Amino acid sequence: MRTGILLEEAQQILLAKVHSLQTSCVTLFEAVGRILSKDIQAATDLPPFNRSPLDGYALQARDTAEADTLSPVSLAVIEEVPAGYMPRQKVTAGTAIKIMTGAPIPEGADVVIKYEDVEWEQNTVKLFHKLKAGSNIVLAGEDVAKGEIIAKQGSRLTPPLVGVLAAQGFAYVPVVRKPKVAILSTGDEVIDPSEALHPGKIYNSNMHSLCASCIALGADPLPMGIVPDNKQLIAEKISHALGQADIVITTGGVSVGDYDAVPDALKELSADLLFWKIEMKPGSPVVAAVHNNKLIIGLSGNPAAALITFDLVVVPLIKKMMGQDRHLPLTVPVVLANGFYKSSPQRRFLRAQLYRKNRTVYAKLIGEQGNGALKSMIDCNALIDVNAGSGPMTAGEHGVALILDSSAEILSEEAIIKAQHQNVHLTTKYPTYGYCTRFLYEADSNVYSE
Ligand SMILES: Nc1nc2c(c(=O)[nH]1)N[C@H]1C(S)=C(S)[C@@H](COP(=O)(O)OP(=O)(O)OC[C@H]3O[C@@H](n4cnc5c(N)ncnc54)[C@H](O)[C@@H]3O)O[C@H]1N2
Ligand code: MOO
Repeated sequence: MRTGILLEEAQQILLAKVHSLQTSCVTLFEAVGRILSKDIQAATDLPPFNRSPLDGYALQARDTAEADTLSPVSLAVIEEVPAGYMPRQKVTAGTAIKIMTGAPIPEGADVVIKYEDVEWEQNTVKLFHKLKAGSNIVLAGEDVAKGEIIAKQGSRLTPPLVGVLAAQGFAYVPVVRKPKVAILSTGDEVIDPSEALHPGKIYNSNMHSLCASCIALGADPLPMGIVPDNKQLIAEKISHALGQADIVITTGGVSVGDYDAVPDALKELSADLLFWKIEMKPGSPVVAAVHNNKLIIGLSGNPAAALITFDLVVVPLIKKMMGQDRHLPLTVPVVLANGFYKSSPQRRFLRAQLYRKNRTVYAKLIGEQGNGALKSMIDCNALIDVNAGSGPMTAGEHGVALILDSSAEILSEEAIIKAQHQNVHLTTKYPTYGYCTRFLYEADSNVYSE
């Protein structure tokens, strides 16, 4: 079994073992956050017919050639067309059709004028200005042209995309099945948050942070409970989880301690061990195995280490299973807003928050960086990638940050790429499904002093 491998190597070994899952069809109500399994081609023009954007009169522009305030032109109003109905008559010279917003433009008409700009009586309308042909007509296909690709396979369904699909008359959307991710906590000391806390015990935070990460990503978590530090019991539980899930994640029991039973449980199962330990801090003792064509990944029990390795090692696999194009975290060049006093003999990922100021993306180290410290993950949206052998770092140094996106608020890939290459200022759109700029905001000058 390989040991002490690079993170990138671990990612590639594991990515080679997973595939995009089967596709299914869901209703539009269930579609948001899911991943498209096919390119979607427009079935129809949108709007499907030339329509009026106003309540007014449809007429021929040439009839208004001589109109002015002193000598208005009067046209005979021959019909009224509400939205939802087709005009029965054509507009000819000297006539107009009263038309409502959203109604189809009658044949022969080439302009619409709104109520407020005319005077009308029972069956005539008076016009006081010359009109330009084509004004106030929304052309068929102006928004979406029949046959165009609206969204590519692998795209995440956002609220606007769901709206566009509805506007095309699609009641169902082809999506990739949600991966089922079994989460199993190990440790004699770990108890459920609903229980009373006894001395020496600790509440199971990993189960909840990892299940929540799955939900935020669009995967289905299967919480498998807590199992004591016993290789037999762990092996049984993993075997049970393998029967239900696409991938099994455990936390705890992966280090070298006397009670660290997960690697032994994997041997007990006769799973094929792929590697143990990645050269990184926090979370180095990751163990990975494959059994019955399914991956089992054992993460450190330390809560921050578990979340960070879940982001860097497991999230790419979930994304691949969900059919997403991009699997690995995006990176951004950053300037450190504050320093880090420790040396890093090992490659280290430091918790940080990104923000943008004066066209530069800054990374501010936040909170406690200890492996077990969980609270500092709350505001963490990126990890600064510190090379092995680095000394202490000072404010103003350049670095590289990996953007985390298993947290509830996700930056769209496009927004990140723009931020990387063009320093475009981002605005908040849909906080739950992408595009949010909790991560990159125009910094308040009080946030830190340069
Ligand atoms: N002699 C050595 N000891 C340790 C080494 C080492 O190289 N040599 N590595 C350390 C590192 S680094 C890590 S990381 C941990 C990994 O340990 P395990 O993955 O075996 O995790 P545990 O010991 O079971 O737990 C670590 C820590 O996290 C708490 N924990 C566990 N599960 C949960 C949970 N579900 N929710 C909340 N907290 C949990 C547990 O109580 C421990 O405090 O090993 C070091 N030791
Ligand atoms: O591998 Mo760890 O650094 O304590 O999480």
